[in-house]
Amino acid sequence: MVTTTTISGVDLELRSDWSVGIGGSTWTCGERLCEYVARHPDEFRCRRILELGSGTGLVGLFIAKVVPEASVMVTDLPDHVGLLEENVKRNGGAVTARALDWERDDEIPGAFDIVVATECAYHPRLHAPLVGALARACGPGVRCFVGITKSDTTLDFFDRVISAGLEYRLLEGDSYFGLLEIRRQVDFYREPRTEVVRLWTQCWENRGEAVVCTQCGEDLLRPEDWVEAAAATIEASTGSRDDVVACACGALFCSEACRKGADMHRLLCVGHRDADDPLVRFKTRLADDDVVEDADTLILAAAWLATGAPWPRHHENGGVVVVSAWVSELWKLLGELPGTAHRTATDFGELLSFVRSRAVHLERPHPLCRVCRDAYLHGEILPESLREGLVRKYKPDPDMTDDHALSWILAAPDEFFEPVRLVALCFLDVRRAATPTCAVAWAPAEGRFVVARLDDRCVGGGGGGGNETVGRIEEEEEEEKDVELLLARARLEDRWDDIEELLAGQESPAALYELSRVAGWRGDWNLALERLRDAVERAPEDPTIAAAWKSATSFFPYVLREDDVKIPFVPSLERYLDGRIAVAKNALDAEACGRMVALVEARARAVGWSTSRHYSVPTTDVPVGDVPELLDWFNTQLATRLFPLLEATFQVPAASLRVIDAFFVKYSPDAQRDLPLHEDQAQYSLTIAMNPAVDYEGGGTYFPHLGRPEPLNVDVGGVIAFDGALLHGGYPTRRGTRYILAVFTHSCIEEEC
Ligand SMILES: O=C(O)CCC(=O)C(=O)O
Ligand SMILES: [Fe+2]
Repeated sequence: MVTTTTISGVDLELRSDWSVGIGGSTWTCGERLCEYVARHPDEFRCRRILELGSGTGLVGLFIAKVVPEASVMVTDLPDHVGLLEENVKRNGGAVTARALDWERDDEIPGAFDIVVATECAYHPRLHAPLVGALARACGPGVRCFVGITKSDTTLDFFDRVISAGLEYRLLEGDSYFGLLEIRRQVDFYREPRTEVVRLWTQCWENRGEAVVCTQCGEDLLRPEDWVEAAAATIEASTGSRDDVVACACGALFCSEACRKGADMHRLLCVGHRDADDPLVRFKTRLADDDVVEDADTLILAAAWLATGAPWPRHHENGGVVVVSAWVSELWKLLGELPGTAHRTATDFGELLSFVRSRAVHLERPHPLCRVCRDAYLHGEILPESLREGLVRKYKPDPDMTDDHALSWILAAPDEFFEPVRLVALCFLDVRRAATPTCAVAWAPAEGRFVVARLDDRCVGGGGGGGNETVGRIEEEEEEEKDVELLLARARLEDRWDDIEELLAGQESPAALYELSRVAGWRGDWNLALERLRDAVERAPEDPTIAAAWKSATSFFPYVLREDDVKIPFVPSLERYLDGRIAVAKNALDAEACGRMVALVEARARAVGWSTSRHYSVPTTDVPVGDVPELLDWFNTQLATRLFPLLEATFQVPAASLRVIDAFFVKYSPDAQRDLPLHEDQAQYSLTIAMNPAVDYEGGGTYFPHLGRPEPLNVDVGGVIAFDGALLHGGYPTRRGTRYILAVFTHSCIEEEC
């Protein structure tokens, strides 16, 4: 059947032929791309254009008509070529037709400046071959225009695009269609335009920008021009330099030997660089003063400065242009940091030069990096209620499934998160090395950054650091009066005060349970327990609440039992960092420790290890309360040894001490090898060595503030007691197996206990 199709006033005569399959007809997506071409003919002028999966040839023929200076090749599977040739004859223009099978043909027939493809990603089975063809055709400088129907194309397509070293941005779209521009990742970053400069330092780094070996510092690439270096690095990390070894986080090593030797890198992989890296030094020092949240803001601000982009400006007082508020905020912040007077110049200078080497100009609304997006999708970062809220609010097409809608929201966040533009999810918090810790957005209307904290786990103390900077988001949701969304946002940003306010007076078990958790995060463990008791009284059958209650009450408070304490325990302590760390050798009986390892291993053989305690990294542990004999032994150790030890270390009465949680942890090179830097959610923490040090190499508890490269470690039965707010990590176990008991405690001396 031959029909005349008119798009933007241009007529095409096309025969469609269903007998050759789905490509034998024209689709709305193609018409959308034609409309784009009609509006932007200059982008196609004098270009060599390749169309993939041309079908009837609609898009290619349209371009040839509207932009006669372009040369066009339309391609499709061999059995479509007859139809294509016929349509080329009907419409004329500088168009050739050829067979191109994405799966069979490894070669792209020629060199092209632009690739177009519409309605080619409608089925997951097409994603891999299509992306393969795009990657082959998308050489340096090439732009691909890909039109898709949103309800057909799943997130898998976007993942494959990114995995192929390509990047996408949404050029335009509506509820049904999306027109994407796809290019090599490097090309996207190569073209800074400064009307909106976006920063993506760490995410960028995760994708392979590095110029020196992470371990020995050897120059892998010449860093004079970082864009070139980045381009070359990406080539290197995709295999063309075979002597270079890439870690999954993007760090590069000059050899396998260096990669294997890089314990410090493993320990702090992703968020971490070397211990003497300016970023780590800067943040570690700030962590001392509990101003890490501000450090994130400062680093981002520095990153902005380092890009050399014009400072954001806004108009005030009837048109007087003032330097953006955030710059003055930055200096104010610097001024407020304890001790900044003497450290500002050096630390900030170091930081700036660090960031300068990595900062990236981006002008496009970029998608979330894959790590962040996966974290969203898997509910790690985005709480269920916020997911639901987003889907409810933004679901573009009522026929879409919720998952599908969420994919789109995450694939093209700028479309949905307006008017606050998402800039980057950052991995800048050294305390939680492997997790994105804040989202940074540029709020154009306000002329300032919005920094939102992302998770509420793995952190003790502090919190709420981003509160004052998230006003805009709050305002918007205030208008909505959607308590669930407000709550979700407050949870996302650690705004515990707000959570308490929003839940105040609610008596449901779920609300009481959440209030209990908030009290715990705040360090008010007694209140936490009280609220948990209220929750469990109302809902004794609720499995989560019951488990929390069981865990919270399974550890004994300190009670002197006569037969426990024949000889009072007086530990001999080695102290570090003004008593914030103490090591006690031989505190517990080695043989008993061995028996506990056997018990736990036996249990693990039956029900497996849990891997969910630390959310930033998979850990391998068993809660002490899950193994009755272990719990019994542990409670005795608490009364006779561990509480007295804490009393001696921190001068707090043993009777005031309570256990928040205790876990048996297993480290080995091929499972959980190490634990990134973090703070515990505890006032006082203990790591207890449960097996002989000769059983393994490496291992130990690493404290960056000690200022030495090696960790502290003890032989079986030894204990390291430390201030839970002190930054620390599990040093990599290189051989064998290391077992420890990790114990989190607090003293209720300040509270009524
Ligand atoms: O492996 C270690 O020594 C540290 C363990 C730790 O910090 C934890 O489990 O919270
Ligand atoms: Fe810890």
